[in-house]
Amino acid sequence: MDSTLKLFSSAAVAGRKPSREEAEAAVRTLIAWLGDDPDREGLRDTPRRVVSAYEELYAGYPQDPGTLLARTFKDVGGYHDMVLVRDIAFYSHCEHHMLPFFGHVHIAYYPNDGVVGLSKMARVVEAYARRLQTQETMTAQITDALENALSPRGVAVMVEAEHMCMSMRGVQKQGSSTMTSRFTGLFHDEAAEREKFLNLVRPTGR
Ligand SMILES: Nc1nc2c(ncn2[C@@H]2O[C@H](COP(=O)(O)OP(=O)(O)OP(=O)(O)O)[C@@H](O)[C@H]2O)c(=O)[nH]1
Ligand SMILES: [Zn+2]
Repeated sequence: MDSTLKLFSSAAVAGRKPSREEAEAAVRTLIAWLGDDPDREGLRDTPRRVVSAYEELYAGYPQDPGTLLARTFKDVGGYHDMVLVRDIAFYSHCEHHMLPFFGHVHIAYYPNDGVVGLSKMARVVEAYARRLQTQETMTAQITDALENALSPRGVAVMVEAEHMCMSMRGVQKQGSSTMTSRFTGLFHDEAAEREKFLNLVRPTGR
């Protein structure tokens, strides 16, 4: 076994998070496995850069969506109708290939007892997108986070995304989009509410 793998598996066996040095060594191993020279000038700093990039791309793990949604505002003039934030852009990585999938999330809810700051809905998307994911899991997690934190009269979440593991490699179908959606409460029970959501998300001619 090569020394990097030994380091990594000893960390895994000990049940501890591998160190930054171990993560960088793993990237070095991958570069060598590709057949390139990890010591050439252009690649010397690459393991450090990759690990730093991963820290950003996978920054969702320590984030708690419940905390993000904890603050609500009740002074909204009695507003009781649908709140919809459309076209929240996201980048995530599929847990099967660790390749990007990206697109937009649309989130709507019917307030029950107060509304949540609009940016927090986008922050919840970030918290879940910046992890290893499937689109279905992410859709369900965003819905559940809103449902649990706000106990709203209904939540609707729709995700549209392109998966690079389907376009860059494998079946190589560029431009296909995957749509997932989850509806609770009013959106689940009443077709007219779902239709209203869908019409707002995709107005005619868009
Ligand atoms: N349901 C779902 N599948 C996903 C997602 N992201 C990637 N996949 C799929 O995960 C599957 C993994 O299938 P496998 O047969 O184990 O892997 P593979 O041999 O690399 O498959 P191909 O991509 O068909 O070459 C593929 O069909 C991917 O398209 C996702 O978010 N949701
Ligand atoms: Zn994939």
